[in-house]
Amino acid sequence: MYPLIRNRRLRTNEAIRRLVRETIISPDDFLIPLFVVEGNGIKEEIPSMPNYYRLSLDNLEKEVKELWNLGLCSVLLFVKVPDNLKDNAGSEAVNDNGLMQLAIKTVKNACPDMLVMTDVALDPYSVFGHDGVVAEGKILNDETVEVLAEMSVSHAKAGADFVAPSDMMDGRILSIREALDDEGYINTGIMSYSAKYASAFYGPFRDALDSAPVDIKNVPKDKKTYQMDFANRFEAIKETQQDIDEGADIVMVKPGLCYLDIVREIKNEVEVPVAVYQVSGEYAMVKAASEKGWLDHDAVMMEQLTAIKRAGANIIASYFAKDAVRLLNK
Ligand SMILES: NCc1[nH]cc(CCC(=O)O)c1CC(=O)O
Ligand SMILES: [Mg+2]
Repeated sequence: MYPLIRNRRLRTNEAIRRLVRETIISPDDFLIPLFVVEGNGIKEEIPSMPNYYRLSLDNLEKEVKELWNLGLCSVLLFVKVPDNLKDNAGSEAVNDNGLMQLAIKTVKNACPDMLVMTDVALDPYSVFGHDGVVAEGKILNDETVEVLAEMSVSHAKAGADFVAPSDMMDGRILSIREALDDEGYINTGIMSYSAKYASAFYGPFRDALDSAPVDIKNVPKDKKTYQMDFANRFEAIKETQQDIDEGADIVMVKPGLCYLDIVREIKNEVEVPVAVYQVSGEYAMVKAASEKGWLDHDAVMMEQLTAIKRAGANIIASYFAKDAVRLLNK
C-alpha cells in the first residue's frame, strides 16, 4: 500500500477544511488604531496609508459608531499634535484637556462599552520626534518615565480603560502602575509594548502623526538607543518577562510579520495575553502591491492576519481590522 498515509483527505473540499481549521480570525481579535487631529469635519487620508485617515473628534465619533456596528469593540488612540504645542518635555501630553483626553471622552460618549486604549509615549508631543526627553544627544530614561506616569494618570482620569506605553524606556511599567494605583485607578490596565523593535516599518505611521525624529544637530536620527535591535531574540523574552513582573496586564510584540518567531517564543513563555501590532509599513506594502495588481489584497490580508494569530497573538492591532471584518461578514 502506497502512500501509507493520505494527508490530502483532510483537504478534499472546503467543508472538511473548515472542520479541521485550527485558526479562525474573528472581530474579537482586533484592536483598531485610530489617528485623531484637531479641528472639525476633518477626514484626511494619510498618503502612505491608503484608505486610512486622520479624524477630527466629530468624525472620530462617527467612526467608532461604525466600528461598533461592525462588531469591533476595542480601539487604540493616537493623536497628531500641532507644532505649536510640541516641546521637549511633552507638556501637552499631561494636559487634562488635551486632544487625547478629549478623544477618550468622545469615544466613551459615543460608545460607552467600546474598550479604549491609549498610546503613551512622547514622540507626537516632542519637538525632536523622540519618545522621551532629549538632552545632549541622549534620550533621558528616568525623566521620561516620570512624564509617562503622569500622562497615564491623565488618560485614566479621562476614561481610558488601558494605557499602552510604546516608548521602551526602562522601568516605566512599574512607575505607571504605581502612579495609577496611587491615584485610585486600580482597574486601569497596562498593555506594554514590551518587545518593540527599532523598525523601518514605522515610516507611514510617522507620516500620519508627523512624529519622525528631526534632522538637527545633537538629536539622534533614529530610536536605536531605546527600541530593540532587530537582530536580537533573547532580549525580547527578557524585556517581556520584566514588564510582566512590573505589572503589565498584556504584553506586545511589534512589528508583526517579520517577528512571528518572537511572538511564538513569547507565547510559549508567558501567561498573560500577547498582542501583536501589524504596523503601518506592513499595511502600506499590501496596499501598494495590490494597487499595482501584483497581489490579491483580501487574500494576502487574511493570510497575514491568520499567520499572526497562528503564531500566538491573542490580540491583533491592525489597520486592516475594518477591511477584514467586512470580508468576514460577507
Ligand atoms: N512610540 C510611538 C509609536 N506607537 C506606535 C508606533 C508605530 C506604529 C506603526 O507603525 O503602525 C510608534 C512609532 C515609533 O515608535 O516610532
Ligand atoms: Mg523594557
